[in-house]
Amino acid sequence: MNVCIIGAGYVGLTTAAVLAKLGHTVHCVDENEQKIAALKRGDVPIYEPGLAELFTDHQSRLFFHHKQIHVEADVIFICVGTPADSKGKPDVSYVNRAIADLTPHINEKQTLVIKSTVPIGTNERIYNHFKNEGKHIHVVSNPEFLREGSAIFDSLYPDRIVIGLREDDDRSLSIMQALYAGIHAPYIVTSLSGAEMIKYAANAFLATKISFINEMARLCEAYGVDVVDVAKGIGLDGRIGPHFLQAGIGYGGSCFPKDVTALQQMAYEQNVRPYMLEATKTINDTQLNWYVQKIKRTLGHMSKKRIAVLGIAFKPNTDDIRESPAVSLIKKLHAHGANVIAHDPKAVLHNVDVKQANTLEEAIAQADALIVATDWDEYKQLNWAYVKQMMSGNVVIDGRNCLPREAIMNAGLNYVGVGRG
Ligand SMILES: NC(=O)c1ccc[n+]([C@@H]2O[C@H](COP(=O)([O-])OP(=O)(O)OC[C@H]3O[C@@H](n4cnc5c(N)ncnc54)[C@H](O)[C@@H]3O)[C@@H](O)[C@H]2O)c1
Ligand SMILES: O=c1ccn([C@@H]2O[C@H](COP(=O)(O)OP(=O)(O)O[C@H]3O[C@H](CO)[C@@H](O)[C@H](O)[C@H]3O)[C@@H](O)[C@H]2O)c(=O)[nH]1
Repeated sequence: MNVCIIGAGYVGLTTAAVLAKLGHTVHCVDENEQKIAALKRGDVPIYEPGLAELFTDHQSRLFFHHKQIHVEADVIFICVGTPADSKGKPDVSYVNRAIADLTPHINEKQTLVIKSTVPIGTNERIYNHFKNEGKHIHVVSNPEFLREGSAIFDSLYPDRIVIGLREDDDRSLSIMQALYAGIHAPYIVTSLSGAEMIKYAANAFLATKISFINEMARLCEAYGVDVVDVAKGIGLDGRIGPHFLQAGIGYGGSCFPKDVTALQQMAYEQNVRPYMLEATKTINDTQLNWYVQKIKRTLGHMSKKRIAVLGIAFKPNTDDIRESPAVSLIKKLHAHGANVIAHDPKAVLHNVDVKQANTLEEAIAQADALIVATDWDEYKQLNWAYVKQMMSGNVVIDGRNCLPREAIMNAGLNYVGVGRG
């Protein structure tokens, strides 16, 4: 099939690479001229494992365009951003602009797929917009569930494919199934709004699991219990499951914070009090301060102390720093007078007056304390005896409960986790 993807961000580029791998011809359009120029040169503007390789392998089927082109696409995807506005509501202006640009050109043979995470009712509104323009456009809501850092794997092996359709649409499901032929996953077919709600509910539930375990971490700390044992102990219950029970300095990224708040706002608009979402957000908003208090208690004062913060990205295997708890931690430690030196294998610190080390050794050397803020594998695999030699102090603070506690203690270092007594 011939596919046009509008918005060459994480979702757009991953979708493009995967559809090209499946044998489709893909035209990616973005309004960011520099991004398109980079893509045309063969540079991938984001770090996502496996993405560059897929682009190289399937370059004969991948095309990049700056201005919106209206190729004879069978399917047009909207993958533009929907960030939170100043009140926490989803800003759908990028979606609206993309739809406005498409309006004079789109024809009824084409299928329009909305992959961006959009507020409940947006797909219906888009359908009605075209109807008012005299066009009966087949609009499909096909939310995306990929995680950054494993986006290609998640797209090739998704847990499910959610397809939202209008009741009278008897054409689009088979088109979507043909498009995704080769990907084996159960299809959940629902209404346009149903698909939108599934996306928000999935993110809200996952974020709630994290806030739940972070609350348990605070309780574990108070009672001298190890939250890692608790997570294992409850996670083996099939009804609970082991995933998203890693306590830490809170969830971040471009999705959970904005989507939890967005769903909360949508609830208020309907006079529904979202008690659970409020709690999820409150726990996350206070988790970092709670942990900084613990760091302060551990280190005494922070003034002039040299603290190596390992991790800048909001999670490992990405260079994305949007809503990164690691960046917030770096800012807080800096504000407390600490002499912070940050490190990340891929992400770059912007607009913060803190030095970023080029190598791990540079970050660790002479540090009074070392804090892991992002659970990159290379931090988990550090040689702790060597770390001890390099540091001035002996405190290792594991903000993600991801480090080998025994090995660290055996190296003569003090280990401080999250909710670990
Ligand atoms: N990042 C993720 O992991 C992820 C996962 C699932 C769903 N989502 C959702 O997918 C959507 C996209 O997220 P993202 O992280 O890929 O966003 P992004 O910010 O990385 O990329 C969006 C791109 O769209 C471009 N754009 C904006 N308006 C445009 C227009 N009118 N015409 C052409 N290009 C335009 C921007 O220049 C940018 O390159 C959001 O709704 C997000 O909530 C994101
Ligand atoms: O047990 C856990 C798991 C994750 N996190 C944190 O939660 C955040 C989000 O992590 P993750 O969900 O792995 O990354 P995202 O790329 O933000 O993916 C989420 O958001 C996407 C955008 O909507 C969805 O598509 C994905 O399904 C959903 O997992 C990160 O800060 C993680 O450090 C924890 O603190 N504890």
